[in-house]
Amino acid sequence: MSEDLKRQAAAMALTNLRPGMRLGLGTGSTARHFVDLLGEKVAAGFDCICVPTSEVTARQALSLNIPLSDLETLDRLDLTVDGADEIDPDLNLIKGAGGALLREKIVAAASDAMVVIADDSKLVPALGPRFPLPIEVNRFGLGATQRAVADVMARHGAQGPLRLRETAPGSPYVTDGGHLLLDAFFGRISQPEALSRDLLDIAGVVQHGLFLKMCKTAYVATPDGVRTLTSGTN
Ligand SMILES: O=C(CO)[C@H](O)[C@H](O)COP(=O)(O)O
Repeated sequence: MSEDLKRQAAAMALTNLRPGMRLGLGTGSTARHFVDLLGEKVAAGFDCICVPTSEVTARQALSLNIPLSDLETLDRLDLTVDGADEIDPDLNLIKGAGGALLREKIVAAASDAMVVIADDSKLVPALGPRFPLPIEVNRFGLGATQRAVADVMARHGAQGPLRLRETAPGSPYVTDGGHLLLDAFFGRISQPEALSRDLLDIAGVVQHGLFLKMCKTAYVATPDGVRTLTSGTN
């Protein structure tokens, strides 16, 4: 059921595509459906050039003969299509459960528009209650960075723990950029902009998974059909 909803949201995002577009390709199980569907269009002759947000997405796109490029060759992208872990009514997002938040944010920031695709389990009244906030950090000085992040969490009234993401006990998850991820359980995040600034002020923090004012349109699949949400109108 859920895979079916994700695919419906992904299919809706195809309506944004025009020949010759420069596209950012997101990461995760919902974005994977979009890349599959784009692959079918490319096989049928659709012209586009794409920048993937992870090595996993790059491999999938290459297997489907989707033409790939990078942000050295292309100065801007027309559109990025990506998933999200939480979506608030203003279409602010938490992203990064799939570990690709840094490249996802770089690609989204280089795009004229960001469209998010998701099933309705991702809708929240305010960011924070369901998913921890992923924070990508440099390996060097991990202890100091963790203490500084814990201080910021305390100042922002975090209700849960701070954990180093691991693939197995004792084996940290390593991002495509060679960094580590901290998962910070906040509960409801009441001041996302201030939290974003406070986290980016920490020297060891590379980036975090708050995507604020970046997404203008979200296609959210429900059992009753796909809803189109637009920022500023929900
Ligand atoms: O941010 C992400 C990866 O870093 C994903 O977009 C997010 O985790 C949603 O994934 P899924 O579609 O599998 O629920």
